[in-house]
Amino acid sequence: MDLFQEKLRQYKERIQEDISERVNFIRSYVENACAKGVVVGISGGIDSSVTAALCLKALGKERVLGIWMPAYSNPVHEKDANALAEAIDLNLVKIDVGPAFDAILPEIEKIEPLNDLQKGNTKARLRMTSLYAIAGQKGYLVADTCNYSEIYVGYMTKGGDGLADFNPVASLTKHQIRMVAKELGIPESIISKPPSADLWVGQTDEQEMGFTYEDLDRYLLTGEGKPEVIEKIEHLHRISEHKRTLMPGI
Ligand SMILES: Nc1ncnc2c1ncn2[C@@H]1O[C@H](COP(=O)(O)OP(=O)(O)OC[C@H]2O[C@@H]([n+]3cccc(C(=O)O)c3)[C@H](O)[C@@H]2O)[C@@H](O)[C@H]1O
Ligand SMILES: Nc1ncnc2c1ncn2[C@@H]1O[C@H](COP(=O)(O)OP(=O)(O)OP(=O)(O)O)[C@@H](O)[C@H]1O
Ligand SMILES: [Mg+2]
Repeated sequence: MDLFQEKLRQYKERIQEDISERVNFIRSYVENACAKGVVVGISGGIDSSVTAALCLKALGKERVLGIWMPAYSNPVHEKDANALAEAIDLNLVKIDVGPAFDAILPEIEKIEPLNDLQKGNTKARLRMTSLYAIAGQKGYLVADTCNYSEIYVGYMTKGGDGLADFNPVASLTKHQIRMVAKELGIPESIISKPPSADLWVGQTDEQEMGFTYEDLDRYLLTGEGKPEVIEKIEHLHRISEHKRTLMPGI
């Protein structure tokens, strides 16, 4: 028997209970923080879709705000962000962070030019800046959308999508996120789309990481995998430890 498939089957058996636990977590965290609601960056991808759908279940439509923040993004993602809003009845606002990026880039590049990754990380941090401005204005918390697979290998921008106030999907692998997405009525176009940070044209997670989510999640759920793949995963895990801990100080 394939142990990975068996682990996913076992998760499927308790998926409703798991969703309820996540919904309760959101509700009690937001209440204990005396926050009025939550704000979520909506990318048209699956992680933010699932996060927003869980927040809606926990808090209701009037206390969840989704923000679509393009910065010269692929238009397919805007279509999916709108399809999501329609499907789960989410209040969605567009904030174009492209002009802010255009304004700050030449200032930063007075020192030296940025490569595609550094430009993409800057866009991710402009999104974080916008979400915190809105959270401050409305008395909301910022919801994080990073899943367990990404967190394990540090596949997020430090101070960008890696910075928020609470995370209702932190323990779910990408495969489990897909299963939850089906339960929550997320549009199929979002579930089946190749995961992408959309930090530059043509970027996909699997190409950049150098292994597939199947490899990564199999390893995370069962410990199985080719030695060279496991070494790559563990290498990324080691060098990204600083993204999962509070900054050191003395
Ligand atoms: N040991 C250490 N202790 C403390 N801090 C350390 C450090 N090593 C680096 N740093 C700091 O961390 C910085 C590097 O981290 P960071 O700026 O995040 O940059 P980096 O890890 O190089 O890039 C972010 C990665 O996440 C991916 N990403 C980003 C956003 C969204 C998604 C997605 O899935 O949607 C994926 C992106 O494609 C890229 O592969 C360094 O410039 C340095 O300031
Ligand atoms: N254009 C965008 N507008 C708003 N938020 C964004 C945008 N791009 C990225 N984000 C935020 O950054 C997070 C990280 O992106 P990531 O690609 O890991 O997740 P995703 O797009 O939801 O899922 P997928 O892995 O399917 O691409 C998103 O979940 C979202 O909260
Ligand atoms: Mg994405």
